[in-house]
Amino acid sequence: MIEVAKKWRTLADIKDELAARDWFPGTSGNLSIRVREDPLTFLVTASGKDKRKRTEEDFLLVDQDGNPLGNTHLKASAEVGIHAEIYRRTGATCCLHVHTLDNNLISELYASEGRVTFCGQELIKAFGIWEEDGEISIPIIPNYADLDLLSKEFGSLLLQDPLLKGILIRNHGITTWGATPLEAKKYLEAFEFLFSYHIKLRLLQPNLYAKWGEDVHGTNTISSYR
Ligand SMILES: CSCCC(=O)C(=O)COP(=O)(O)O
Ligand SMILES: [Zn+2]
Repeated sequence: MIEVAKKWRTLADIKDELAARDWFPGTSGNLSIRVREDPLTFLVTASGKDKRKRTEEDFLLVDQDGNPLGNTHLKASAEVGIHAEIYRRTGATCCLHVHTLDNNLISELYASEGRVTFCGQELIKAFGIWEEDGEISIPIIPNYADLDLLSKEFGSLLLQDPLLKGILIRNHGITTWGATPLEAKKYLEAFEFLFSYHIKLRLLQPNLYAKWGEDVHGTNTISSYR
């Protein structure tokens, strides 16, 4: 039980940090932390709650199918299937999902390309990419109303590329994950920085992006203006 309590505190502390950035508008967002490998069990945010508050009912323990373990009136996040899919397909121990203006805008701006790729930013090193012109790419998937379909889409993308660091859901939000809670948070913060930087640059220098999706070098990789 001590292990679960420790994981609970770790996740609650991360939730407080993300809440301090106001990244949980309108009860949106969900977080989880793996408790057991086999059988898979994890703590996940309870559905529909204000994630800016810290209460005794913030999380519940669920099994590999997202079903609550033990006697609880709480309902697991509507997106618990996405978290389960990520744990099944990766070695992640923590998954974070937030809806921000920046991640919604970037997902809409580049939805037709199905992904957005960044290069020329120092923060790309947060993903462990240190090459001179290193790039980080994130897929953008449709915001299916059918949450099983949405989870399956995560699963098939992870099957194709198990090294993915996050997935954008169009006009919905981002989900990132990591081998540790700190890594998941690092990836989330780095992606949100890249989204915010790019959106502001486009607003400040609209001529820089005459053709959507093309940067100054005519590629469809977004690079900071050199
Ligand atoms: C009001 S946001 C709609 C649901 C959603 O996208 C989300 O991230 C929060 O859902 P949950 O069931 O985890 O509260
Ligand atoms: Zn969501």
